[in-house]
Amino acid sequence: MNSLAFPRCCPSPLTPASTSAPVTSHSARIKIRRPRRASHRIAVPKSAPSRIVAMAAAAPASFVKEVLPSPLTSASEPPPLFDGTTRLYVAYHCPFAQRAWIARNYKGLQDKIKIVAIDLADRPAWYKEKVYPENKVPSLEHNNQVKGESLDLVKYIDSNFEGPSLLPDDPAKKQFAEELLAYTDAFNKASYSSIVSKEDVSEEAVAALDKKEEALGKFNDGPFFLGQFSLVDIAYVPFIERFQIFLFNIKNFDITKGRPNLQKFIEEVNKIDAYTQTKQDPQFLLEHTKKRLGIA
Ligand SMILES: N[C@@H](CCC(=O)N[C@@H](CS)C(=O)NCC(=O)O)C(=O)O
Repeated sequence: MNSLAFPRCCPSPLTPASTSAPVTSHSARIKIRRPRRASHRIAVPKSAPSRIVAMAAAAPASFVKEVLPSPLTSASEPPPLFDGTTRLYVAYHCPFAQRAWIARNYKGLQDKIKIVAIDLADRPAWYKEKVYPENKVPSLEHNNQVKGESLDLVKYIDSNFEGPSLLPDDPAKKQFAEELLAYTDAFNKASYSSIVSKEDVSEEAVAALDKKEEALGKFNDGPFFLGQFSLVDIAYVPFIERFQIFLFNIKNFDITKGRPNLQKFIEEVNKIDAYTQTKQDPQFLLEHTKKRLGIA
């Protein structure tokens, strides 16, 4: 597979000096009135094109913001591994890790699953040696085992922890969920290949988006892929978020134009705190991806 077309995403230095906040528990979360940039996020420069900001969906007026830990680097000691603590290893900007992170948030497991952020650009050696030999994020340390693969983790978190179910009981919806999950890699590949191509947005990418538009219209009991919010939305939203930003800013292509279901999906998913807590600065995501893909 062409590494540009489907990037091994994201090594990046997300370790600004200000990221000194220690891991805090759910109970230590603070109430704020307006969305505030988390300490690990990189500030949008004043020169940021205003249209990037325009594409960022409105955040809810008031929510509780989780204080997140600084990413661990090659200089960091490992956490006390296999001490009974459940840990979700992430990189904050990684869309795959974001899936497991949203699932953890949506099920209300902030006190049960501790986030451990890894700096992929300056990865601690112990992560590969002692935690996850695949050396990727996300991974989940639970019951003396470490598991990986984001879609498997979303399902694992859903099945093995308390909280609202991420799958409906309806067999037709369950079957559709599997079809949609099987298609996530193809969707991501089509969209990424369009970003790196010198041509306009490819027919393949347009078809992939149209397929999502159609899928979103299948069940009419809500704006999400299975009607109500589910693990299918969790699988797609980190990528839809990025492609909206990237295609708009790199290709001047609005993925929601002529796609009312997708427009509504984006509006509604941005009302879900479990997701908005995980969003990164769009300007940072754009610049980071352009750099990785070698786009001027
Ligand atoms: N198929 C994996 C992909 C995970 C993945 O590629 N994560 C990236 C970060 S976004 C990573 O850890 N890259 C590090 C590397 O490949 O060395 C999943 O769904 O969890």
